[in-house]
Amino acid sequence: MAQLIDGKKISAELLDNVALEVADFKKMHGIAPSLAVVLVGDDPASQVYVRNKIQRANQVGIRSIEHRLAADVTQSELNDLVDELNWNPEVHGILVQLPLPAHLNEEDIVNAIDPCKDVDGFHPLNVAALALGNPKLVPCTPQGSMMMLTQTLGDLTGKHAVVIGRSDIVGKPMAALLLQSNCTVTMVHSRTRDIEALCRQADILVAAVGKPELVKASWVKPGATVIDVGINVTLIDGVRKLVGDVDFADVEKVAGAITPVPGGVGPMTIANLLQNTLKAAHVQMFK
Ligand SMILES: Nc1nc2c(c(=O)[nH]1)N[C@@H](CN(C=O)c1ccc(C(=O)N[C@@H](CCC(=O)O)C(=O)O)cc1)CN2
Repeated sequence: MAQLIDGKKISAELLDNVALEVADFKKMHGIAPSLAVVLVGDDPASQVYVRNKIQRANQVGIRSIEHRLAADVTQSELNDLVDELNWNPEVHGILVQLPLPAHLNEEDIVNAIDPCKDVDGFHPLNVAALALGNPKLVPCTPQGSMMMLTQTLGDLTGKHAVVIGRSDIVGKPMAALLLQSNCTVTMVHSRTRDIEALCRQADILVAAVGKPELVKASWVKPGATVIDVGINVTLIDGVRKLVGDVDFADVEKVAGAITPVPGGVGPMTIANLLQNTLKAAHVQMFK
């Protein structure tokens, strides 16, 4: 059976470390790092994620400022709020919870965030910095996944990593980070021919495609390390159940190590968001 990569445990250690560094920051500057969290509408999953982010921020001593906007807010109203937060020296990090309601243009909103306060790492300047091998603020889910990989495997040099999915917020930055760690990286997606055979070549397999239990044991090389980024909500007999993009019960029989869902990559995302907030606050104090 595969070794379980425990995201709850690794994220708790990271949060303890962030809390110590936040305490040092407060001693040095006399203020707390602060994070503005913008939630538009009433998507139930987004509400849970935002609540967890605020709760964890408070736990490590980061000041959180919540902005809840109605689902019918206009693009220019949301832009005005982002602009106000950009100019506010008491705000070090800004995150706009995604997805936004369909009438809003996500790309325009992300591009409007000051790159120095972009704690999600989604702004084009942060994307470019990562692609050029000089990362500044790195997207939280891929960064958390890399931490789990290095804790499990140590040096990743020379390993063949296959990333399933090419989203801007997970697949592409994950591939860039793996490349920076000297992996040989293959990206596969909906138009790739014979995905299964390519995945079977992977020493490291990252599933970030949003398809419940897509990856089966037959896709996995014996002993491979499997990172499951998928968080898919299913209803089984009317009961809400979270499943990943990996068929855990099947794959754990062949993998060397595997992340569970829940309790894997999800908690690492939030811990990395708070680490990014602290990093953004440091940079702004010395601007
Ligand atoms: N602005 C952003 N929007 C979104 C991001 C993001 O990084 N920035 N990522 C996802 C959602 N997300 C964070 O916002 C996120 C999803 C899941 C978890 C998590 O801890 N999941 C738990 C299970 C929680 C549950 O019961 O539902 C787990 O996997 O153990 C954290 C963060 C999209 N939007």
